[in-house]
Amino acid sequence: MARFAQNRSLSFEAAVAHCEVFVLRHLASLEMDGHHQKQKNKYSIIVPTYNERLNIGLIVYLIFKHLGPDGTQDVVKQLQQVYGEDRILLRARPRKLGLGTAYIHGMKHASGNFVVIMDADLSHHPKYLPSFIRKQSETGADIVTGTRYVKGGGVHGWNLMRKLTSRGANVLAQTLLWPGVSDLTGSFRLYRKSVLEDIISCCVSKGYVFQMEMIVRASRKGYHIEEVPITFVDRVFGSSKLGGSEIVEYLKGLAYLLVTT
Ligand SMILES: Nc1nc2c(ncn2[C@@H]2O[C@H](COP(=O)(O)OP(=O)(O)O[C@H]3O[C@H](CO)[C@@H](O)[C@H](O)[C@@H]3O)[C@@H](O)[C@H]2O)c(=O)[nH]1
Ligand SMILES: [Mg+2]
Repeated sequence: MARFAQNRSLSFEAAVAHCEVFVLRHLASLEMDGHHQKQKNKYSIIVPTYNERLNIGLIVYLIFKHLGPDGTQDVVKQLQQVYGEDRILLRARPRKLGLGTAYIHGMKHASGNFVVIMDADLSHHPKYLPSFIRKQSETGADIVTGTRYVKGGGVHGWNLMRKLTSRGANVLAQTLLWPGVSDLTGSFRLYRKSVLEDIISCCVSKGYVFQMEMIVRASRKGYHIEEVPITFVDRVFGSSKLGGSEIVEYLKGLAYLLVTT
């Protein structure tokens, strides 16, 4: 029996590849008798395995998914062992505090003179990184933004509602604000660090509307913006964190920009 949760120095595969059973441990707080008396319980989940190579990653992922935090920080810590703590920095925050503020937090710890922002769920494929860098060095741009809405770009995997929401959000902002950029809500972008710092300091939004506010403010400030086509592929694992409240925030942000820029 291998105790994966106890042996964090081993990679996941090394820890479970030869075992017949592995045990995941999960700690949870339990409210007792309605007196707000908290007791830490420990749950052991026994998963028998024999030739389950293709299912093993998914079952661990799904168990953690349904039992609370999914252990992203622990995985990053393991990756630091492989790639080096000087190349992978983990700057954790106590809870979900919004996408916009996550960018600000990350930017404070970025040491490069250029900063790329991209999603973690493989919707933004790293294969496009060289085209962002090439475009910047060819044009001297301050921002290179990935765009789904020109020839060569696109979206895969979204349902009709999500496609309409994204298109609608873009068309609305284009019509009202005329920023001269084809994809206002996409977030796969390369920024000159000093420019990112400048526009972030002017931005007021906290959630997904941040992408639109950033590029509109950058355009208004006269920064040189270039585009590269990208294809956004919807995530395979997990679900989007974009909820209905983000759409309301987007509309509020749009109205605010209309009045203030
Ligand atoms: N730290 C932190 N990260 C967050 C938060 N909310 C989301 N993220 C991370 O931000 C990335 C994008 O979140 P998703 O929930 O996958 O977004 P999406 O629905 O796929 O939306 C994508 O497309 C939109 C354009 O149509 C973009 O506006 C959006 O930024 C994103 O790229 C993921 O890596 C997700 O883990 C947060 O509050 N805090
Ligand atoms: Mg996503």
